[in-house]
Amino acid sequence: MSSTSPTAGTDSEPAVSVRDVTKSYGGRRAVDGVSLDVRRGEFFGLLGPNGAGKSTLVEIMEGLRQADSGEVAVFGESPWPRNTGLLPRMGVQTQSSAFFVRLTVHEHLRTVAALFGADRAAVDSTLEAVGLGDRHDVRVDSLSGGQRQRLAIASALVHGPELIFLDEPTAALDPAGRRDLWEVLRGLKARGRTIVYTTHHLDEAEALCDRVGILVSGRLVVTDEPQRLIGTFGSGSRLLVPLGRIDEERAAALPGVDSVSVQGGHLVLETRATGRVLAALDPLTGLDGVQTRTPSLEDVYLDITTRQTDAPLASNNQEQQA
Ligand SMILES: Nc1ncnc2c1ncn2[C@@H]1O[C@H](COP(=O)(O)OP(=O)(O)OP(=O)(O)O)[C@@H](O)[C@H]1O
Repeated sequence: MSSTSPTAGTDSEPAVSVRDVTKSYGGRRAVDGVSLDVRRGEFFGLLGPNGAGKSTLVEIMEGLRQADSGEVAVFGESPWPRNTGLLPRMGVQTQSSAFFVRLTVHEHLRTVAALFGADRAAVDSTLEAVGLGDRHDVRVDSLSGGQRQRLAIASALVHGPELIFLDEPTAALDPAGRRDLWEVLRGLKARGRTIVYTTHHLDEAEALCDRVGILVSGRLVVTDEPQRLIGTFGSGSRLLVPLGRIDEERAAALPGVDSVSVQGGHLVLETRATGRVLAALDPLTGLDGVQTRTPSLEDVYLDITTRQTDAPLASNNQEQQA
């Protein structure tokens, strides 16, 4: 990766500002009145179910799609119509990144780097960083899905952009590859880069993001720091009881149980009175194998997205109030 420094001088201005943006495809509204600021140096995660509008919103920020209405500014400038002045400052990995498939990995990245005037050292270090250091001479059309994804990420990073957009960058990576990429992303953040990324991995968003925004049916229903979201919406704890010990109806009737669901091999009892529920469970099922879990971002996300709410939720959501 090259070592372009983030531009100084206008640090108080957000890296990306989105105001009341809408976008429809035919009669279907994919993005519905979204307002949002991504601060400089921030690691921002856009979360939401399939079809919620994440990619559409990110592509509007990138200048790859035109919004129907609303305003977008990247470093204070409109990314649409195509703003070539912004291109060297942005790195973009999409879900359908294009490759020069007949070139080798190294030739491909050299070609991308040349478009931005990045040098050969940047090509080598970026391939090393994304775990393709030993794949220089492999043709792109011979790469596995996960290796292509790494190359797409390398193509977004090779010119050392200040603002990096990554659309589900870890989707095709194996567990070790995901963890390696986390370190690459943490390193970029430590060097002051701004990162906007989408993911369905909630553990990852919780571990990496300064703030997350949750989109549901095109609307940004909440924006906040992961730990604050958990604090605001994740009250109580969850008791995981192995399936078969007690039926759902009986568990729901126990004193102190707020709700019951089945997840994996467990009956999950939500409660704000853990001791009381454990005391009630003990004579019925015994406590062997019963686990207690405090809420995670995933719990909060599932709770928020399954409410199918139309109204913004009350949290530290300045954007919605702006
Ligand atoms: N080019 C397009 N033409 C028509 N409809 C589209 C187009 N792109 C997206 N859509 C629709 O817009 C909605 C939002 O899609 P989008 O890809 O932005 O969601 P997403 O949150 O990124 O989903 P995923 O998590 O599955 O990637 C969906 O209903 C989708 O079918």
